[in-house]
Amino acid sequence: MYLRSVDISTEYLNYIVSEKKMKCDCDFVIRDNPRLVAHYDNCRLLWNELNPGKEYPRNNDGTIKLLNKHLQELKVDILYHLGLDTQNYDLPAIFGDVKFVCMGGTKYRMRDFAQYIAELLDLPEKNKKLVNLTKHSQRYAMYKAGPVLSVSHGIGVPSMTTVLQEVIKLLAYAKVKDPIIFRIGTSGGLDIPPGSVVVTSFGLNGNLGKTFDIPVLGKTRQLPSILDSRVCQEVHSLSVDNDDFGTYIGGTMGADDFYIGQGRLDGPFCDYTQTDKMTFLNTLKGLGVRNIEMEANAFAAYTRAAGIRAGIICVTFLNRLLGDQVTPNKATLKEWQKRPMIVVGRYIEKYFEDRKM
Ligand SMILES: O=P(O)(O)O[C@@H]1C[C@H](O)[C@@H](CO)O1
Ligand SMILES: O=c1cc[nH]c(=O)[nH]1
Repeated sequence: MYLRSVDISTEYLNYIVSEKKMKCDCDFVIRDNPRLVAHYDNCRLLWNELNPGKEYPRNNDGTIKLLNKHLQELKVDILYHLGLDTQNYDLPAIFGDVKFVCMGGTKYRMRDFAQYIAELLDLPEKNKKLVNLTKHSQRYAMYKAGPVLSVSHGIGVPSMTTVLQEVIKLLAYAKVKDPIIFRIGTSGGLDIPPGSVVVTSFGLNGNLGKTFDIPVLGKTRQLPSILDSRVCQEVHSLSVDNDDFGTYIGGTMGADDFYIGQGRLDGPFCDYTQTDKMTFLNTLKGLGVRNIEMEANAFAAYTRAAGIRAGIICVTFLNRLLGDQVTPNKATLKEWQKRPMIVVGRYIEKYFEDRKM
């Protein structure tokens, strides 16, 4: 009997595989960590199930296989928005040790996160001024703290997917093995206290579909917004009882707009009523959605298309059932933005601690 490793917890998987001597569907378990203590990758079986007939975008050593054959015709690949390329930079030497990529809207948050990780993991970077590695492009910011890359993606799907796709190519060119990508963001919550953290279990678009819909050559394609359920559960399991905030699992709607796209009443345009808004938000709630932001469905879809495990962890700035305006003061919002960093930091710290044992 083969186990569906994606559906069960790490602890249970460890127990079953080691004690019951069962075979696991996930070949990464064996290769990546013979002691079966830490984290595993998207399994080939699941990939084949979800993508019948589609090549698995991963090499046997865990490096990313870019399935776009046109790339092979390029002498040099210019990662324009990252300000990097495959000719002038030794990408494996600079980025080959990366294990985690964390992305979020603002440059300041992502610099703070890199600094936080440097201190948490006691890295040499903790005493250095972090350098923005994309400074030639002036679009985004990317900082490296040891095995963690911290990258800003701006607001909304087009901005996020542009840099995410270059990050995926960067990881492939740098020969990074089995990376995990997180988005650490902010959002509006649904019926949970402001300041709560939501670990996304699925992405939803503005039409309530679990897909990211993108027109390609004049026709809309629908990419499933699926995230790695193990990453989600493991991140959630690391929330601790004495945190002064709650951490919830739930769906996340990625809206294409902050105002009418999120059912707000306080934008410059609005032709619907408070009742219409509440009906919509309650429908979302009924579908298991816990929060609304502007990237989740596309982030889930593109990381999955690349065969990369990913998670989305956002703090909520308000309860959308009670209002639309973001009213907490700057200091509170800054403090709350640290919460996804703390939660993801625990995951990253545990990953490396498990490997020291
Ligand atoms: O990661 P951030 O804080 O940018 O995420 C949300 C979604 C949009 O990007 C933005 C809207 O205020 O915040
Ligand atoms: O309501 C909110 C708050 C932050 N970010 C969003 O996209 N929506």
